Amino acid sequence: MNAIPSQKDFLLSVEGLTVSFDGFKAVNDLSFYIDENEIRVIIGPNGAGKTTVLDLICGRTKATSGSIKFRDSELTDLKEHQIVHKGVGRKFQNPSIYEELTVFENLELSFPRGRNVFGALAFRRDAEVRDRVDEIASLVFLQNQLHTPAAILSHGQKQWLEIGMLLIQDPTLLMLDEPVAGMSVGERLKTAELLNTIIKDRSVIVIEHDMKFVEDIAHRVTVMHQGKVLSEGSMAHVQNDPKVVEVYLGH
Ligand SMILES: Nc1ncnc2c1ncn2[C@@H]1O[C@H](COP(=O)(O)OP(=O)(O)OP(=O)(O)O)[C@@H](O)[C@H]1O
Repeated sequence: MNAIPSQKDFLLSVEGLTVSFDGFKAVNDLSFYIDENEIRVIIGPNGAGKTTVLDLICGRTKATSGSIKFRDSELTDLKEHQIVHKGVGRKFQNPSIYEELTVFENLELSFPRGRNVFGALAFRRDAEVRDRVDEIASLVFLQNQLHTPAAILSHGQKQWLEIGMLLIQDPTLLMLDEPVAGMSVGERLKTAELLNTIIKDRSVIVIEHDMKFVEDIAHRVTVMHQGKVLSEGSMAHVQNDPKVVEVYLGH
């Protein structure tokens, strides 16, 4: 009997994933696999379906067909909050932080214990929460801004704060949509350093257009075009793939 390929070795297995919007297949029979502790970067021209893939994984958009297996769970059967609960965190392009609150307060609010109503009412700034907020603030380069209102952080610092708000929930899979858009060169380098640090405990999927940043972080690159995988492999592999040069990198 032929062995059936095991999906257990992958953190995430996307297979035959399709979504149609009024007959237009934004994602079309897409398959890819993410390892534990992997940084995968998805690149591709505008409209290739990159953001839609993240929307499908996090449950914001429902698949027309196909499967998204996260460890032993089929995510296409679950609602958005259930997928968060499974350990999938998603950062959108625009930071969704509370501008009027400080860095400390934003991180504290995202601490998992504060989420349910009872937890929120009974909330105490105990040592455990403080330690965790301090730890995450240091990780995202905001240890000296703990009491700064988020509104006056730089654009890059706001992006880091939001990444911190996801990290404090300790996701197993973190998905970031263009995290360095609008950042300075220095901030981009620090963000690459951050992703290379947090990968010890999780996997990360990043959508990105900045090829220097992709080079700094990607273990593997998936190139999407018209809802499908055009090419996949190391940065060097996809950069030298004539199909990729034709539809994306050559422009
Ligand atoms: N909810 C929706 N309803 C209808 N069409 C949609 C919807 N969401 C996405 N699309 C279409 O699907 C296609 C893929 O969009 P998507 O945003 O996933 O591309 P992308 O690769 O992320 O592009 P970009 O790099 O510009 O962000 C586009 O043609 C888009 O207009």
